[in-house]
Amino acid sequence: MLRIDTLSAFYGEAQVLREVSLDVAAGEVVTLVGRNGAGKSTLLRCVMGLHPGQRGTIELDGRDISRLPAYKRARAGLGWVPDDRGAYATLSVTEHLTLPPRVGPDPWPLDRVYEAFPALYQRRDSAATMLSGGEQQMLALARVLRMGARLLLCDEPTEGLSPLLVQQVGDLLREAKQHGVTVLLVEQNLHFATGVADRHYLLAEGRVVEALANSEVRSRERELLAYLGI
Ligand SMILES: Nc1ncnc2c1ncn2[C@@H]1O[C@H](COP(=O)(O)OP(=O)(O)OP(=O)(O)O)[C@@H](O)[C@H]1O
Repeated sequence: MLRIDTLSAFYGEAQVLREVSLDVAAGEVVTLVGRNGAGKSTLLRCVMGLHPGQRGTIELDGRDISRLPAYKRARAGLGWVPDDRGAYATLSVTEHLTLPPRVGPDPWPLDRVYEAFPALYQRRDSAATMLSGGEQQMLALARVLRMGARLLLCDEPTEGLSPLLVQQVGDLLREAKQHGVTVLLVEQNLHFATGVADRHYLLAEGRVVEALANSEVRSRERELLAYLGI
């Protein structure tokens, strides 16, 4: 579904991605792991069209989207779940979930979203920025599912969440996968990553250095944790 071919990215003169090639099949959940500064967030931003300095090809279902602005990529079915959660102070939870446009053939009905996120239902009339960090993370995920995004790009969705909320985010991603949603996520929590993902790419200094199956991450967990400095 997503094919990235020899993607390079730059901040000014500095090259932070070096000819990255990878692909994600429809319905897969794939993580990007790597040390701080390896280029994981930049890679996600390139896929969404949020990073101006890039070279290479990004294809969605065989169509080259690498020259499209972000809003057109969103309409093509990409769902951006930013690490700053991106909530608007002036909008309530329900408004966040009802105003965004529909971009895919199977947007989640509001009822299904509230069933999956009871905490959001309870806070449905609150301003979104009054929610806890974990609730805002859930709202960011819920919003792209409501829009019917087919490929979710999630930047560290578990960062700073309590263990209970981490579990809920995991349940949600598994449920999204069951509904055919594809996910590419940056994730430092290897335990969480192996619980939700099918496979993983290890990035180092802007390159993909290994493609890892779940079983490999589990059997090499200690070595990988030491490498990642966690
Ligand atoms: N706005 C920026 N201006 C200049 N350099 C940047 C900027 N943002 C990131 N970088 C650099 O780009 C490289 C890749 O950063 P990126 O945030 O993609 O890494 P990451 O793997 O997501 O790390 P982290 O887990 O710490 O977020 C790093 O060397 C970083 O210092």
